[in-house]
Amino acid sequence: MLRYLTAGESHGQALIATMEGIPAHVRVGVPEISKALARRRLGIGRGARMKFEADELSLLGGFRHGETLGSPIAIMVGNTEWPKWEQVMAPGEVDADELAEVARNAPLTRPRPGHADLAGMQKYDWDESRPILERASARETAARVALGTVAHAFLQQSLGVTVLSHVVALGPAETKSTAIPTYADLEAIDAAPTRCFDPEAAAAMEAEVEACKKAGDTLGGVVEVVVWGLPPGLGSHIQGDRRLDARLAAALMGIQAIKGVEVGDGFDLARRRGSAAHDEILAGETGVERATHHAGGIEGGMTTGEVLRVRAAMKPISTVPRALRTIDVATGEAASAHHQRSDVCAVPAAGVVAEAMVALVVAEAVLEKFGGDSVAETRRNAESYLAHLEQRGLQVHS
Ligand SMILES: Cc1cc2nc3c(=O)[nH]c(=O)nc-3n(C[C@H](O)[C@H](O)[C@H](O)COP(=O)(O)O)c2cc1C
Ligand SMILES: C=C(O[C@@H]1CC(C(=O)O)=C[C@@H](OP(=O)(O)O)[C@H]1O)C(=O)O
Repeated sequence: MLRYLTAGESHGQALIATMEGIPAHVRVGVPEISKALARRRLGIGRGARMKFEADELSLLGGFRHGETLGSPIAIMVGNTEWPKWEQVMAPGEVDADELAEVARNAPLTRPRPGHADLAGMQKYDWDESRPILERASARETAARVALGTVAHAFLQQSLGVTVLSHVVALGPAETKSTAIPTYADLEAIDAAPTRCFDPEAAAAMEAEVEACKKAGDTLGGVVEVVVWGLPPGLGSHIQGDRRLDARLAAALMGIQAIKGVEVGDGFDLARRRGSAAHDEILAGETGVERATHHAGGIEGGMTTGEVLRVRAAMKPISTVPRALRTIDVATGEAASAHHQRSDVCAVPAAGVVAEAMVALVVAEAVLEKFGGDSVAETRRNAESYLAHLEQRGLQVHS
């Protein structure tokens, strides 16, 4: 079983991530995790904070000489802006004068529609939103990306599985391409501001972000995570909570601001007849092939061995510069929601987070099917299963 947790606040000293269940001998460390953290900060529409703040990565446990040990992993992502926030976010008690100063500087009593502010203040009994927004903030996703990088390295090294995302829609601008991208296609656009592989749509996305910035507004969009190299049979049909599609949806909906998930052609399938929706099974020269790829690589809650595609829809950023109507909780009067700074759009970044969540879910499913306390053991077990499928003529060439 793979289990993990994160802790830490947006303007706190550091984020902490811990994970148990990753086998020994996964070759991964500071270079790979730092690269993933840097990718999460990039992309069109990100705010000023991404420029002046840095992630300070430390591996505190579970690694030695560039490999995992098989023991629990502990990762710290320090925040270089901490000295500026030490008083506001002091974990210990502060005296009355300090408290008054903190409150005078930031009386966050005007909750933002769309953010966790109001529901959190109601639930946890706070009279301002600072204690809520600090943990609701998507800064936390840095910790999950760190863990996802370890899971991805495990998948690559045990089964040759790779995971990448791309942006398919950003506000009203969207790609018309229905082609399933290759890893090389997505690698080629990974450093592009929109991370969209359709040049026409990418240009429309850039224009939309610029227009939105000028209008003091924000945007959401849709990302697609693509996974190549999966064997058939990860996940299971036998219980709802073991279905891989259910687990992917839960993991993706667990990302801040994600409001919808679809697998393969998803919602579009509902509008077609069965004859135009399902991927017919063909006898290929050496195993099983599919005539089409609508299912997105999952049938019956299990991987089919085809390329896996899962999409996540992100709502627009809730801190809208052209501040939305709210109430001042201190007075009960009508007010504008608080706004200091924020991203205009964080869709490409959400794609990187979505990759991490998918890698974590798939790594867990791989460990369930093949087990293994070392990468080599997982690989041997997977190879034996794949050889058996080949013997039966049921191997998949996707
Ligand atoms: C990578 C990323 C960056 C985000 N940046 C911001 C931001 O700058 N300002 C903001 O108000 N919300 C931002 N959000 C969205 C909030 O975290 C989200 O709106 C909030 O958690 C409420 O969404 P929920 O209803 O899905 O929980 C970001 C989300 C992600 C995934
Ligand atoms: C710090 C990150 O994202 C933050 C996520 C976020 C939110 O409300 O989710 C709000 C913004 O922070 P602030 O309100 O301090 O400007 C983003 O910068 C990050 O992704 O590392």
